[in-house]
Amino acid sequence: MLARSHISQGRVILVEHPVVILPAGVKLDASIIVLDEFESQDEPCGAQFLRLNSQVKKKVLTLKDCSATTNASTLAGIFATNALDIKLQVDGGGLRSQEQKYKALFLKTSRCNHSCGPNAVWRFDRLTFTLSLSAVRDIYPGEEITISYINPFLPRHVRRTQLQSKWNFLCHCMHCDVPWTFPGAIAQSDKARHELSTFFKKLPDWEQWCFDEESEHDLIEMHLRAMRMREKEGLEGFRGSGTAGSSRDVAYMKHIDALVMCYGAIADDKEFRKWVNKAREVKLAEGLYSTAHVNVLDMWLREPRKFYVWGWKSII
Ligand SMILES: C[S@@+](CC[C@H](N)C(=O)[O-])C[C@H]1O[C@@H](n2cnc3c(N)ncnc32)[C@H](O)[C@@H]1O
Repeated sequence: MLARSHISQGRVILVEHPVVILPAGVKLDASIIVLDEFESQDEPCGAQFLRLNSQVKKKVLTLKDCSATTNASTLAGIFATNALDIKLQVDGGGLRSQEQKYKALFLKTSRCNHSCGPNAVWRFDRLTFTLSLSAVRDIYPGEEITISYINPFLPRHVRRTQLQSKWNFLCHCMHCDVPWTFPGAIAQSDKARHELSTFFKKLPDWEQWCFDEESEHDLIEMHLRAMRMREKEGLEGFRGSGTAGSSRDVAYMKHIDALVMCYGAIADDKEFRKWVNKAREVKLAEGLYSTAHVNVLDMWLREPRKFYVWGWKSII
């Protein structure tokens, strides 16, 4: 999938409904060959497939089957290659509803290739039953739109093994094919990704940083360094894909919020406004806001001194 025009960071690229949904774990019969005159009533994906209108059926049949050795794709292969993991709230009997895992097939997002530094993420919203694909950084005309099929914070060799075994390809994205002229590049990238994935577990307490004069931690530098590492690894805006509200990598937003707090605490007007603006931009783009929330951010931009920890650290 290629961008035809400039897509700015945070913009929704497309919105679509699933065409087939199956409970996770349902095994499809791999022997069902995809034919235009497809017939099978007794198999779950087949049954749903038969109910699709002919235009949609044709489109499903053009999707990639990464297990096909000849031209004979199977419906099971198409589903395994393209279906995405979503969660739905289902009636668990009585008054309770419970969350269950499903696999859903989407016609357009299925066209996205993988990158270990993707420029897009998808979210599935179960209230509107829609998937939205949005840009995590600016995407330029002609550039490929990519998502991550796996957890990009894993080391390169694990990522490549997972991609090879499930999708049958060796990843040659720019983050896997790092220049061999620089011998430590892979180890450095693996280390950076690991550090990013464990960053918040090892982070010193904000209050300690703010009130302890002896604290040797430079919290601001730690967050800025993490943001630089994210950028270098192509993960600057990455926040995970999946069902909205779950499986979200909130670290990116947490770094921004922390920088707002820190610059506010040291009463650095310029940097404070810069990071409040960034928070506003990201929250608006992601729909992570209420009008009241944005009004508060706007108030801080107008009057930084009204920020609730303004100057706390500089007072000590
Ligand atoms: C969900 S499909 C993606 C769309 C597919 N390229 C198409 O033409 O419809 C997944 C398959 O695309 C190919 N693919 C995805 N990402 C790739 C990458 N980074 N490098 C090489 N092949 C990739 C692999 O064959 C994989 O099994």
